[in-house]
Amino acid sequence: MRSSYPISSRNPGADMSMQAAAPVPAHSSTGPAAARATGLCKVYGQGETRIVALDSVSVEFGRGRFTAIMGPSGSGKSTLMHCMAGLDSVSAGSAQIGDTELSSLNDRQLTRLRRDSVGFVFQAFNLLPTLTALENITLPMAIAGRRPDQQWLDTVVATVGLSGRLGHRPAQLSGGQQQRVAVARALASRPEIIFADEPTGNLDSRAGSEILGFLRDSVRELGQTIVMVTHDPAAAAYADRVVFLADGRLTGELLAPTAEGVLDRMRQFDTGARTS
Ligand SMILES: Nc1ncnc2c1ncn2[C@@H]1O[C@H](COP(=O)(O)OP(=O)(O)OP(=O)(O)O)[C@@H](O)[C@H]1O
Repeated sequence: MRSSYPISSRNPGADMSMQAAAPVPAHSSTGPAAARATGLCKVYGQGETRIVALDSVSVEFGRGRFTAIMGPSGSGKSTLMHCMAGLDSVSAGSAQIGDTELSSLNDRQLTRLRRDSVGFVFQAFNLLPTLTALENITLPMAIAGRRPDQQWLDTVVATVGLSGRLGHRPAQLSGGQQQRVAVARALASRPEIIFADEPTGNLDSRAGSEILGFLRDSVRELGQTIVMVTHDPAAAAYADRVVFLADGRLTGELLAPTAEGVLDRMRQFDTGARTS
């Protein structure tokens, strides 16, 4: 497990006594929710191949907050993200973005909601190779027939440090720069929420910490809401809050996390799993 991101300057308010405190109920985020799961269940397959990937998960993702989702492999992190982002259907319970119940939408409405209200950053950068950085950033808005807000675009491009490279094609950019383009693309339309799935998984630790810093800055300085799935305690420490999943269930959360606090909590789960 990689955990090489510098952590000293992050979450200066985090205090280890808080890390050791009993877990706060995982639906306790402050402020209005940008997205909410209530009793969310997701079952794959049937009969002998039936797998309960999510077992009655209830969690809120606070507006203007950076939330990390952590848990062992197979615990349901990606499934939760996909259900919340309208990329996968739910078996029972509810998934909402803002006040919109995703299961009430037909395919066209879901596509529009994803286009207008959700931003995505994946491990693979998913840029179009023939387009410049700027064209990649503005492509979703061009497809939606929306004109980018130039002032906002300038702010986003400056925030992710791409100002000198907008005319470059992906092949002319480093991995870290390509992921910055993907982050800028997600931020450009000011979505209600950005879902990031292992956004630093393909990057070395320096480029990874840059991307995590940009994600954190976009929350603190631009008011963006971000939910990030990660395996890495050091990456999770950039978030305001970490929620933990195990076996498809929510098992707790940490506020103002540090890498050490997250690692401790993960070790507790490992020990619990071995002794139960
Ligand atoms: N399309 C699918 N069909 C059948 N089972 C699935 C499908 N997608 C996920 N699962 C199962 O659901 C469970 C949760 O998977 P999920 O990918 O959400 O876990 P994860 O925590 O994101 O894992 P990882 O950290 O390894 O990416 C696993 O047991 C997985 O095998």
